[in-house]
Amino acid sequence: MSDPITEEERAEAIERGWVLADEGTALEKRFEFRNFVEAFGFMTRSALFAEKWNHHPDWANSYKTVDVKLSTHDTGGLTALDAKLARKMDQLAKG
Ligand SMILES: C[C@H](O)[C@H](O)[C@H]1CNC2=NC(N)=NC(=O)C2=N1
Repeated sequence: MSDPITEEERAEAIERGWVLADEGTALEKRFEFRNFVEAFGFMTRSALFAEKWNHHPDWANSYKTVDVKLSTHDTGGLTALDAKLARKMDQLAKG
């Protein structure tokens, strides 16, 4: 089971544009890309890490936008895995 997210990890995610949601039990962010193919490529690359880490985003894609929500369903809150996946998605979004 993953440790709860630390205050530092939470603050770093917020600094990178993530927003706390669901009374602080989730992180949300909207990623905008130049087109659908780039948006879907981001989702594809992110999915490989999500599967590798067995930690999956709740997300929605509309054309060149990907709305992402991260939370740890097993604990009903935010854990280190959410912070880790958020960092990875921010890296992958940079291309
Ligand atoms: C059985 C499986 O390992 C669990 O359901 C995993 C799958 N992916 C997951 N993803 C997320 N975001 N939270 C979880 O608690 C979680 N649990």
